[in-house]
Amino acid sequence: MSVVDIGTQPAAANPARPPEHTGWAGLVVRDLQVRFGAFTAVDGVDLDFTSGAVHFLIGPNGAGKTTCVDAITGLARATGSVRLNGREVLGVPVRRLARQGIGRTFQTATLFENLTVLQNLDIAAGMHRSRWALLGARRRIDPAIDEALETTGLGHVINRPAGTLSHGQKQWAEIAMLLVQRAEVLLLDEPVAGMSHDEREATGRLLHRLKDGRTVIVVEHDMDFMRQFASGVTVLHQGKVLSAGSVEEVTADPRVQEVYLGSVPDVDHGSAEGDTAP
Ligand SMILES: Nc1ncnc2c1ncn2[C@@H]1O[C@H](COP(=O)(O)OP(=O)(O)OP(=O)(O)O)[C@@H](O)[C@H]1O
Repeated sequence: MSVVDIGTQPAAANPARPPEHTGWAGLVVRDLQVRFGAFTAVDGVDLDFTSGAVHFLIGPNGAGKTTCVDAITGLARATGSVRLNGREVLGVPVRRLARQGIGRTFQTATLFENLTVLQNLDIAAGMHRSRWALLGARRRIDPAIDEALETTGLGHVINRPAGTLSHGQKQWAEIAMLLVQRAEVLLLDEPVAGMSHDEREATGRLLHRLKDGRTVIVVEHDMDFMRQFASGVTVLHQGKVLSAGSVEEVTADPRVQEVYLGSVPDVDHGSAEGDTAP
């Protein structure tokens, strides 16, 4: 069993929970449930992901993090409700979800390695172009691509085949593809896994650039990275929400400490028995 130092450092303010009235921007998940046969992988999960913040979804192996993201992005059959800016998106076919403003990255990059960065972004941008624009020869780079390159800092590698990029640059290119697709919600699955220290720092800064006008949700095992860059944290355990709040609140929660560190004296063991550490 590995032990992860969840620490108790202070963090940025916890994003407010959404008021019930309209006008709140972000992703609201209610009573999400995913079953695989008799096994319930996600069991009545409520999540509030405000726009303008970097939310981290953490939890031990098998907690249900990826399954939640799969359900939100239409890759796993689920019941419940997922609302983007008040609009129900659960059950929207995967191919239409990007147009609804929801995009995700995977742990393994999905770039066309033989194509240049620009060609990859061009393909991603194509889904938002009219047929006329696709038919016509474009004389200049799509402004959305320009903006994505600037945000991700990839302007100097646009003509490089994607396969020659560093590990970090590939993840940033994936994020750039979501930006050209005009994603309002970005779900990033372990974006800093395998990255160097400098790449992790750069990615953290990128997440905070991305959050302006967008909802950024990061599934992550790297607790140092979470402490440094999370606006808010939700901890999943055995398919349920164990704790949610600021980094400070969540890391001080005895139930979270128990899940990550093993048995902790004088806490209520009721909701966190049979724990495994990541
Ligand atoms: N297609 C599937 N069929 C059956 N069980 C599944 C399937 N996908 C996931 N599970 C199970 O659902 C549970 C949650 O898995 P999930 O991958 O969502 O966890 P996770 O929190 O993302 O874990 P990790 O951090 O290891 O990626 C696990 O017990 C897993 O074995």
